[in-house]
Amino acid sequence: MAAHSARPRLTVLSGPSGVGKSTVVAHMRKEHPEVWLSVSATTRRPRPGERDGVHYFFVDDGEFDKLIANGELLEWAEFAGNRYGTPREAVMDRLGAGEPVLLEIDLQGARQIRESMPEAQLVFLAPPSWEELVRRLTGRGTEAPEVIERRLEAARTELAAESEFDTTLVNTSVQDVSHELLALMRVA
Ligand SMILES: Nc1nc2c(ncn2[C@@H]2O[C@H](COP(=O)(O)OP(=O)(O)O)[C@@H](O)[C@H]2O)c(=O)[nH]1
Ligand SMILES: Nc1ncnc2c1ncn2[C@@H]1O[C@H](COP(=O)(O)OP(=O)(O)O)[C@@H](O)[C@H]1O
Repeated sequence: MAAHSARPRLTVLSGPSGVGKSTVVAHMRKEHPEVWLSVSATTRRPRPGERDGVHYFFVDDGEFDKLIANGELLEWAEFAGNRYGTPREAVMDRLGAGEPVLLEIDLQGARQIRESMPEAQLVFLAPPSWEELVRRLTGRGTEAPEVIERRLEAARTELAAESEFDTTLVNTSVQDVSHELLALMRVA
């Protein structure tokens, strides 16, 4: 098989809220800006510092309904009271051009991608321990206590689904995990 066709085309990174997905991806893209990350649409409100079109496309409920109705989302899910979805066209364009594509999405989204694109590789980012996950999510300071509770509830379900993924990476060191992810994507 040629090296090019051996390259995994689509990589999905999932893991509980607060495990460090965004941190790992940001670190990785600093070293390898050519790794293309899909920008999702969400009905969640922007956090301070988050920019529309960069971190997410921030939309209202009506706009999200339209994206679903028009078939514009490759997958979508409701997570902790908000909806999130992957815009289909941009992903398909990149894959069509043979470029590595990364999706950072939740468990429900990962399951949908497994169904619709079985050739995708699913990577689970796990915390070193439950206590450390709680520490990171709380320490980030971006969510109210009741929102943190909802996210920890979802985290229990997500951690229980680890075996559905092709690979698990434990996020002890951001640098190590970032390099492992790059290797899985055959970028470095
Ligand atoms: N299914 C799906 N999940 C998404 C998408 N975009 C983000 N998510 C997931 O939604 C969850 C909440 O994201 P967010 O509110 O940004 O919180 P954070 O990941 O804890 O910083 C995380 O598990 C994300 O990976 C998407 O397009 N589809
Ligand atoms: N390997 C790590 N060690 C210690 N803290 C980390 C590590 N990775 C991420 N963090 C911290 O954990 C918190 C949650 O990380 P974040 O990337 O926002 O998680 P996610 O995107 O999975 O919700 C942040 O405050 C981040 O700085």
